[in-house]
Formats: sequence, C-alpha cells, structure tokens
Amino acid sequence: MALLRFDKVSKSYPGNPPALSEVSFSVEPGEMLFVTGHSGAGKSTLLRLVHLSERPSRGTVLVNERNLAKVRGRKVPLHRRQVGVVFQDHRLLMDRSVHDNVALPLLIAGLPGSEVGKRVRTVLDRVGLGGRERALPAQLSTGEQQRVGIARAIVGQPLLLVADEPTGNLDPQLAAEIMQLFAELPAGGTTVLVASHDLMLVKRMRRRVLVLDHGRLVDDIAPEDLAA
Ligand SMILES: Nc1ncnc2c1ncn2[C@@H]1O[C@H](COP(=O)(O)OP(=O)(O)OP(=O)(O)O)[C@@H](O)[C@H]1O
Repeated sequence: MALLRFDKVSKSYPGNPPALSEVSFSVEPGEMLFVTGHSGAGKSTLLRLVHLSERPSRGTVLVNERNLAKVRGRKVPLHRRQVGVVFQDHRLLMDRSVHDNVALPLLIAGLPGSEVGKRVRTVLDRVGLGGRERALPAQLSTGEQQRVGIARAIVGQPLLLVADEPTGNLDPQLAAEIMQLFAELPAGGTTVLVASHDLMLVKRMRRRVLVLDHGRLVDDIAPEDLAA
C-alpha cells in the first residue's frame, strides 16, 4: 500500500506554463526520498499539493490511500496533522519561546498540557535542542532555528513529512546534519519527502531521487543507480 501516490497530476497557475504536467509516482511507507530539479521545475508546487496549500488542475493525489480531492473544509486541518511541513525560512513565531513554537500543533490538536510538555521535551532532545525550551528563536543560530522548525513539524508524529529546501540557508556541515536528522525519521514511522536543488547533498544521501524538469517527472533514480 502506497503512503503517497500521484496519478497523472497536472497543475497550472493562471498565465504561466504548467508547473506540473502528468506527474505520476508512488512512495512506500518508511521511504525517504528527494525531489530535485532546476529553479521553477515544480518542486514546491508538488509539495504544496501534498500539504493542500494548492489543488491539482488535473489528476489525483492520494495520501495513505485517501484521495485528497475529497479532503475539503474542516477536513483540511485534520489532513495537515498527518503531514508535517518544513520550510526553508522556518516560519517560527519570533516572540514565542522554542517550547511554545513546538507545542503549537499539539495545542491546536487539543492534547492535554501534561502530554504536550512531555512530547515537546522528547522531540527537542531528538533534534539536539534539549534544555533550550525557554529560548526565543532570535537567541538561536540559523541551524538551531531550523531544528525548531523540524521539531514543530514532527512533534505530532505525522505519517509524512514534506520539506521544501530545508537546508537552503545553511552551511554544508549544518545541511548534512539536518539531512541526517531527516534520514532518522523513517525508523520512527514517518515517510520523508525533501525538495532540494542541491544535487551534491542529495547524491551524498544515497536515497531515491525524483527529477523534475519544467513540470515533468523526467527521472526516478534508485539509490543504487546514483553516480558517486
Ligand atoms: N502562486 C503562483 N502563481 C503563479 N505561478 C506560480 C505560483 N507558484 C509557482 N508558480 C510558477 O510555477 C512554476 C513552478 O514553480 P515552483 O515554485 O513549484 O518551482 P520550484 O522547482 O520549487 O522552484 P524554486 O527551486 O525556484 O523554488 C514556476 O514557473 C513558477 O513561476
């Protein structure tokens, strides 16, 4: 059973050539894979369709066998609890503590306070930020801020994590560390899809790679076929 499936998905924005054209692929539970391609190739659009910040013009997107066309209105927030998102610009609330930023999705989901505190501590330990609960984002380094964004995305134990250029602002060492963090998530039951134009980094991770070119899926490379 696929955890994520695109079936002949196209997306056009008004006045532009198609951002995605007839894209089909499927992802098994527990995979970590990348989507890569030139600027404007359609990477962000593909992720937005998974997170329901956009809808396809044609075709079907399924998450955990559920057709997202049927996820409307009040069901959208429920869907988003299953899909964690990490952005390049972490989009943290700068006037709230690390704890509050990470706790937010759990509070929205209605978890009791005692459970929230426990889960936030566990996830901050996991991303290497144990003990920094009370800090404000501005008191952290860029890499640490990105880790808070990741903690917030995974604290609800999503089925799927989508990350859009999550290491775009980071130096190579930090980028590698963040990627390593992502690589550990499938062991905890989260499937991971990362958009990145950084081919060197992607190759080094030795995972499956989808390649987009002008909105078309032109390659689907297995890890063993990645040239060193
Ligand atoms: N909201 C929008 N309105 C109109 N056109 C858009 C919108 N978002 C994206 N596009 C267009 O769709 C195409 C694909 O954009 P997308 O952002 O998905 O590409 P990308 O591969 O993520 O690029 P980058 O690496 O530069 O972020 C581009 O031609 C872009 O101009």
